[in-house]
Amino acid sequence: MVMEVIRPTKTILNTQQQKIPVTIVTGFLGSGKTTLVNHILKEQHGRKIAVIVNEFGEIGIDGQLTIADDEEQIVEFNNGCLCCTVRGDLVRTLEDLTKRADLDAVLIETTGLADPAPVASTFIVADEIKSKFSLDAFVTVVDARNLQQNLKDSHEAQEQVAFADIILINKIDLVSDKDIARVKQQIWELNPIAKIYQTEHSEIDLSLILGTKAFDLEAKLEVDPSFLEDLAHEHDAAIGSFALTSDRPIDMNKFMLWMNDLAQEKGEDLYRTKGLFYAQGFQERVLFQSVRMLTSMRRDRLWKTDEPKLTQLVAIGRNLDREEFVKGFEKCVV
Ligand SMILES: Nc1nc2c(ncn2[C@@H]2O[C@H](COP(=O)(O)OP(=O)(O)OP(=O)(O)O)[C@@H](O)[C@H]2O)c(=O)[nH]1
Repeated sequence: MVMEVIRPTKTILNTQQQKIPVTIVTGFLGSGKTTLVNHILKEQHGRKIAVIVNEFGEIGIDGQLTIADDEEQIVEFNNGCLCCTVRGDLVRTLEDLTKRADLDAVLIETTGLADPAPVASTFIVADEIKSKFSLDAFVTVVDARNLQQNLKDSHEAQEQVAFADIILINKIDLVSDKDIARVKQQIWELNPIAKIYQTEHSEIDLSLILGTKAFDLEAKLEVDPSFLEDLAHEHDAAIGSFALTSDRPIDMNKFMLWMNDLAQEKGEDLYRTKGLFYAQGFQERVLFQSVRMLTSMRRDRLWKTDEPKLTQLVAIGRNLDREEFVKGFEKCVV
């Protein structure tokens, strides 16, 4: 049974020194990675899964949105990519995790701009890591509505599909059957061997994605014969991010009107925004998200009594005009 593969009993772990399985969740910006991680954590009652969350922006929003029953369970790396600048931090974190005897599995959520090959190489090349951890699978979440554009805009989006062992075609509620067939065709052209599933809100039977041992080194070397040597990775310099904060309340009506206009006008270049808001008239934090032209807003949890009320917004895109963004944002501050 798959559950047993994911969670060997403590006795087995201690006597046979089984390696800790690692699942890497990848996929372009806004495809549904955090949604998948939360789905896994919700379904995995009582199992100890350490979650490593890596974000491209300088402020970590995903870590705050990830459901975890204790804070120790989540390690966040912001403002750098696991595939390049913070790879050393990943190795150190994994070494720390090996000291935890109760760990059943590790889940890594990469940034939406991560090149998967250098992340994989950490588990194959580094002796300390490969003796304790085994790469179980690369699970790539694909945004059915935006795949075509994402593949056009980003080399990393192509690599994420090409390198996947398992692919979730997510957000099928937003597209037609004809669109799904087209998405499948685009995936097959890049990766004819990955297992493909269709999902809404990344909901999937966990036995299909965890403990599958789907990671296949030989197949990866066929896709990219030099991936174990070529560890330097450079991101497209035109793609950047910035963060805005405010400790004054925000008028969410004004903000939504502005963002809806901006998303329609600049959706080609403004790939992703997400923020937790100190919103005027709301008791709770308000979560705002946009993925290209689609925006959404919802109440999050109540502010904690000892927590400073603060808005944190991250924007990621190509050739973004920070000044223009700041001006628009300031008009929404009450
Ligand atoms: N309609 C629809 N929305 C979805 C679905 N899955 C996720 N979303 C929404 O898409 C947005 C992005 O989802 P996330 O899970 O944050 O995506 P992500 O890949 O973690 O995003 P980044 O970490 O920024 O790259 C959120 O507003 C989700 O609620 C889906 O199947 N259908």
